Amino acid sequence: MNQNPEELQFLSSHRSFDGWQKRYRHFSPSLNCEMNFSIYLPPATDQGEKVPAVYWLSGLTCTDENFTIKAGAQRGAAEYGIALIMPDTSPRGEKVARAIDHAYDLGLGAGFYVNATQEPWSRHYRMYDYIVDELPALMEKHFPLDDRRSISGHSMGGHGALMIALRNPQRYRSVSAFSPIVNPTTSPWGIKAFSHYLGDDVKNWWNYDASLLIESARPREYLPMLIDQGSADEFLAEQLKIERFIAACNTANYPVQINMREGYDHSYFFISTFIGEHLRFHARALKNP
Ligand SMILES: N[C@@H](CCC(=O)N[C@@H](CS)C(=O)NCC(=O)O)C(=O)O
Repeated sequence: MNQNPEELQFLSSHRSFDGWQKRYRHFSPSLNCEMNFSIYLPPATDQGEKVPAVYWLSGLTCTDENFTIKAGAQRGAAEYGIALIMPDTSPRGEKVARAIDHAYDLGLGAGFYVNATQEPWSRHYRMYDYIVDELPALMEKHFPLDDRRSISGHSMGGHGALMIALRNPQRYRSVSAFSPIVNPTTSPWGIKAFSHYLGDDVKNWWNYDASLLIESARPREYLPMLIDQGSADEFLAEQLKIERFIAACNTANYPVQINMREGYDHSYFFISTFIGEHLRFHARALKNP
């Protein structure tokens, strides 16, 4: 295993909408294992131009490839001149703890973008540090990117994007989400993951819950925020609970655009339908001087 955190191992490259869809592997000190990531570089970078980036956080069961292959986001990224960065959703490898029953909602593919404090998870599951600090530094060192960043995601990753942006508003220009688990401290997926990763004291969960974080957001740090939620999403009532976020935003007076999309479910068919609108929304914030 290559343990030099400065080095990228090239895996693949494909021409796409006159830009490049690429995949790399690297050693992550935050996660203490090797990680794959995908990146789309728009055609503007062929002329040596530095571009802004949208970070995409995927949901349960995903790797860096689901969004890359299924969302059709490259068209919009090429048009607006923005890079897309797709990390994996958890640490991986033989030494990384996994759910004993191979559950899809804990362990591999289910990092929830938190820094685990409980054994055995705390040895590798530090996705919060990886996404907030390590990955942007690595991307901006190796690729023609400046420090204009936005963040988006789906489901577990939609919540990750909201939570990370609310905790680090100075690091992002805008945030968006598809079908986010907006209040993980009250959803079965969130309760399961947080009790394993963060322990039983729920006070230690609050800093990872977007519906709670929004209450303490400072008006001068408000970010442009966009959410799309399908009305036919099979996880809406039990896990996602968008109504809680609407109520929290109203209480906090945080301006957010939430689109309820009639008849759309939780799948990438939903994401691919509206990803162009999300990229246009981010492009506006990223290109604003
Ligand atoms: N597999 C789970 C649901 C997992 C799921 O829907 N994952 C979403 C994110 S939360 C996803 O993006 N799956 C991968 C894909 O559609 O490519 C189940 O059967 O209940």
